[in-house]
Amino acid sequence: MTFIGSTVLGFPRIGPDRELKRALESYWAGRSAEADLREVARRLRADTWRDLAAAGLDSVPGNTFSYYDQVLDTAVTFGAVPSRHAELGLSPMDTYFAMARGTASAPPLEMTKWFDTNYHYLVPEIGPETRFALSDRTAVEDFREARKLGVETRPVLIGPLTFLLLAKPADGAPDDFRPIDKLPELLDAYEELLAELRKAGAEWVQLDEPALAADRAPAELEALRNTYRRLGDRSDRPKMLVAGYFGDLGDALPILAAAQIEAVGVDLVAGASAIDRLPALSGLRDKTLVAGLVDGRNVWRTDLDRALTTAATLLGLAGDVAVSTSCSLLHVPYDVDAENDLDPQVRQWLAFARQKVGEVVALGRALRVGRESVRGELENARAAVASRASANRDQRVRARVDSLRPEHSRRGDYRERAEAQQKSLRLPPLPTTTIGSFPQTTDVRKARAAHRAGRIGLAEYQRRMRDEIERVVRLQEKLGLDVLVHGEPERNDMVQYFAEQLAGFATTEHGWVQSYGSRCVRPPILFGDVHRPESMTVEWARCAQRLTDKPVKGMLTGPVTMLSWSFVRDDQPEADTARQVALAIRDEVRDLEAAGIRVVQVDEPALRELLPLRAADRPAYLEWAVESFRLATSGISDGTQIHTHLCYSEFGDVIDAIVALDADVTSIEAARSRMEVLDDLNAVGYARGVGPGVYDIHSPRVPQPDEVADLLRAALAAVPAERLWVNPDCGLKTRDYPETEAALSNLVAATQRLRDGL
Ligand SMILES: Nc1nc2c(c(=O)[nH]1)N[C@@H](CNc1ccc(C(=O)N[C@@H](CCC(=O)N[C@@H](CCC(=O)N[C@@H](CCC(=O)O)C(=O)O)C(=O)O)C(=O)O)cc1)CN2
Ligand code: MET
Ligand SMILES: [Zn+2]
Repeated sequence: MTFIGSTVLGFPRIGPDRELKRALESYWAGRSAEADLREVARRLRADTWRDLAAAGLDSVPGNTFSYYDQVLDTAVTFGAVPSRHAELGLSPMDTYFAMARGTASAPPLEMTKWFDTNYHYLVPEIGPETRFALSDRTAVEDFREARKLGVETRPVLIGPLTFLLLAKPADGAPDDFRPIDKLPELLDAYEELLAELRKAGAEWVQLDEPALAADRAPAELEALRNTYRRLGDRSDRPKMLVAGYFGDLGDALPILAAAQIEAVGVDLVAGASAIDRLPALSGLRDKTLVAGLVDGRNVWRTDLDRALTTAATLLGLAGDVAVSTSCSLLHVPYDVDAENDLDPQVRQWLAFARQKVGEVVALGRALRVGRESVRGELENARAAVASRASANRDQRVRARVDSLRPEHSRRGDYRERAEAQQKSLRLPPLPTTTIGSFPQTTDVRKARAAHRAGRIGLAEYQRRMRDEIERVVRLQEKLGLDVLVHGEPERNDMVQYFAEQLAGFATTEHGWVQSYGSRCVRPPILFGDVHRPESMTVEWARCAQRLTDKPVKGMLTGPVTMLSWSFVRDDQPEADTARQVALAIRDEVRDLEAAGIRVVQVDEPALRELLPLRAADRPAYLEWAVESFRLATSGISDGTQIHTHLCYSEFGDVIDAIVALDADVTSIEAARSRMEVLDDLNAVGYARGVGPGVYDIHSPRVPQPDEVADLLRAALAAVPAERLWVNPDCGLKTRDYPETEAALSNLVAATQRLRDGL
């Protein structure tokens, strides 16, 4: 008889009210002690274990807490601390934060996207000299702490293969060195940790291997086989659940099914295509299949009938079956019930982390005891699914999309555009600009909070924002920048701000999701057909442009990024949704042009993030991504200059798409890669304006004029001065004013020096 259980692969950790964010920022600012921070963390862990156990999960994940990032935790656990951080001589906690955030003398680890999500992890640096050793026992202590509270957890660790595949070679490593070369040594340390967990009483552990959802070379698959053969052979270890998620595990699936492990976790939402291959995997018969049937990445209530039908087909295939989430719930907010202002109809369609735990438990019970036992849950889910399916059609939007023709996504010849733009803008060589946001001061945030709470009226709020815009414009004039911005003070977030004004989107009050460290976002919910009831940014842009003779750059977020950083309807192809969003932005671009704005930037920082993990799926994505950007940015005169901005990624895989966007100017993160992206752009014949970021805004460090000048010289070797722009890497909203002013002043000084030499 198959045993049927329920579990989730992970849970949010920032706290239902962002308690961890506040505790971290207070500790960093020196306003509280390490013990205070630890106490907040301990309470958050205890609350999570208690809630998950009380909800009725058969297995509760443990070690899902992190002070900053789970990949960083893994590096510290196994002793992969770069010497520049170890040598600071700080406490363990402060060494950890030095790796995450850097210090004046030691830059942090690089930060990049966690697969195709908006979560960012810290990239471990592994070199030939890295000595792996079990150096931190947080995972064991976490298990003991839960047990003391009466909850037996299943500690979650990043799998060794994924850890090394996400790492990068340390500076100075030989060219042919790859972190994965160190797998055998790392496995020694994993074996030690597994043995300690077993000794502490852990029956199970979970090893996460999401790297298996991407294309993997034969040698990597061989490494997978060897990894779990070695770990599997040990008798002094807990039972192992190896979970692959974010897609179909492809060739890795049969390897896991045959491995000497006790459970395999599969993502049957993003990797639903794997279902047909499960029956052929005889290795599953003596294992537990952890079936990821509840979407851990999106917020729609699960179609429980459909999930049960799928689950029923799994029962004969494996020894035991556990119903689970497709991945960790880290990527969704805590609780729909915390929302007071959601439209009741939309709210009925939603499940956040707590509700998803309930769904998993209900599915497990339905399978084990019978559908009757959860009749109410099934009926509610059915009603929600039916209600969502019948709502959300706006015929006007659909007719407009249907009427689109290829010429709606095409602008005139670039050379003519460039000429018309130069005539209107009269920019010097090496024009300087910024990426849009200026520091979001406490005053600005407080004004917004006060306005939301009704303590100040709309007129007063707008007055404060206009004052802030004036301050930012004057500052830019003083600094001598060429293309100005209004600074985005009125925006809580570059996606949420637009979602709040577009029909078809809902936004939340408490729906925070961790983006990195203490930084969170409230991803909007794109539930219906999208259109723009009225202009969104024109008044602010006009207000800024009135203050100055220099061109002010209008600032919008592109369709791909709007989708990527929202929870998006799953009842139609993303391409269709993107087209609707693109039309709304297109209307805004035209209105900005009509208001006298001559430069419009349409940000697409998530262009690379949404790129499918498997190469075979990429062309289709890139086609709709590029087409929707072009749809948003065509339909204006040649003389209006379109900028785009890309950041947070390696761009090698999307370089052709960047060219195809047909923007007049592309600003792109490059400071950390020493301008390499320029060679990539040259290689594919990109011959438009380009602004490789000349300093890293993610660090409080102020770049010196010499450094900036060096980078610009490197850039000028690849790009002629007529096409080269000078700008920071990204927006300045997370920075302070003193460092921002200093950095921009150095940026302008360095530019002037190079101009003089032209
Ligand atoms: N959506 C999105 N994804 C992104 C980025 C981005 O900008 N947006 N950038 C990249 C990096 N990710 C980032 C994610 C978040 C933040 C960030 O700064 N987030 C802020 C919150 C931004 C926000 O929504 N602010 C609101 C709400 C602010 C707030 O917390 N208010 C207080 C009260 C006000 C106060 O006294 O401060 C409250 O509600 O409790 C506002 O300004 O209105 C934070 O965590 O601190 C930065 C980068 C990639 N992904
Ligand atoms: N215009 C936006 C800003 O400056 C672009 C940010 S990309 C994450 O904040
Ligand atoms: Zn950016």
